[in-house]
Amino acid sequence: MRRLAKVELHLHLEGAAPPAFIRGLAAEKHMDISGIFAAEGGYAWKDFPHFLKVYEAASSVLRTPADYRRLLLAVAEERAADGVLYGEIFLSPDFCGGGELAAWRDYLGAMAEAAREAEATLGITLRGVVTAVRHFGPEQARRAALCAAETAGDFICGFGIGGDETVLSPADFSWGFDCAREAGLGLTAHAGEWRGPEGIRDSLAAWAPSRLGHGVRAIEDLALVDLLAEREIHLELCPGSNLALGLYPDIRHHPVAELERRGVKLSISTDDPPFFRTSLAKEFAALHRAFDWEEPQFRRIALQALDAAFCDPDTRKRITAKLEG
Ligand SMILES: O=c1[nH]cnc2c1ncn2[C@@H]1O[C@H](CO)[C@@H](O)[C@H]1O
Repeated sequence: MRRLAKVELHLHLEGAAPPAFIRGLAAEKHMDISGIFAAEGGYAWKDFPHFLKVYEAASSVLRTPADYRRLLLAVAEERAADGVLYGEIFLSPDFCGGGELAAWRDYLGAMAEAAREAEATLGITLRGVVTAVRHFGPEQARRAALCAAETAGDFICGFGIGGDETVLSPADFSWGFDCAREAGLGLTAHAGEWRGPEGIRDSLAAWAPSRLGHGVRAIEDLALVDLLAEREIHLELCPGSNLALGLYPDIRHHPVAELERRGVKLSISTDDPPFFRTSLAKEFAALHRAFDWEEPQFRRIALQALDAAFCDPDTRKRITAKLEG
């Protein structure tokens, strides 16, 4: 499974940070965040609200553009080893300069340079999707969107929102999506993970994104599943994340195969791999075991992911040729 060429659309940068990397950075800065680690060395959290707190505590050791450069290189190395040819990474101005534009430009410069370096040395192509954090509130989301709009270009190709989906309603965050759309960015939104079908319908109405992060709970309303299929709204599915967070008891109860069967466009990602003890190789192996998915299916999914990617057409063409080659 590691050898299969993969396209990953849903990955949070800090959420992909290897625990050893974060522990090392904390030691360099004499910061004590030992409480976020389990005895075996991985991240320790108990439920979704606690996961968000641990995520933020881990991110607190990342304080400079140089830290983010190192982080991006470490993550690129792991994603390349997992078989990723093309990946989009969620980047948050909230963590990179607090939503302040000049600071964001510095962080972004460091990350874009690291991505170029990773492409040259590892052959992995990475793009950034600026992501607002819903539980930080509408004002911070507005600042994140402005950062996205002002730096839209080759590397930053999308805007989205993650975090606690139960906070306020989509309409409270519409300004950011309008701003990002005007700047020509692709749009994606976390929905249908912690709220049911009505949360997805509200998000589609308020933001008109072409992709949804997760979106799995659409399965609770088959008319909505048909609507997603008909409008070709792409679902960035992360089965291992959903299982780790307790949405479904095991992969056989996960709606991924049913959504596929009903014609919904989708792809497979790891979300926050070390937090959820997963990798794409593990995700694919689980799908193979549970649903008999084989190589042709995984190839089809990689091409579907690329179709939904926010990169420029030349990059898409180049990666498609690599995938088909
Ligand atoms: O699985 C997830 N579901 C919802 N939000 C998430 C998940 N993983 C990370 N984040 C959110 O994304 C922000 C950074 O991009 C994190 O601050 C966290 O709130």
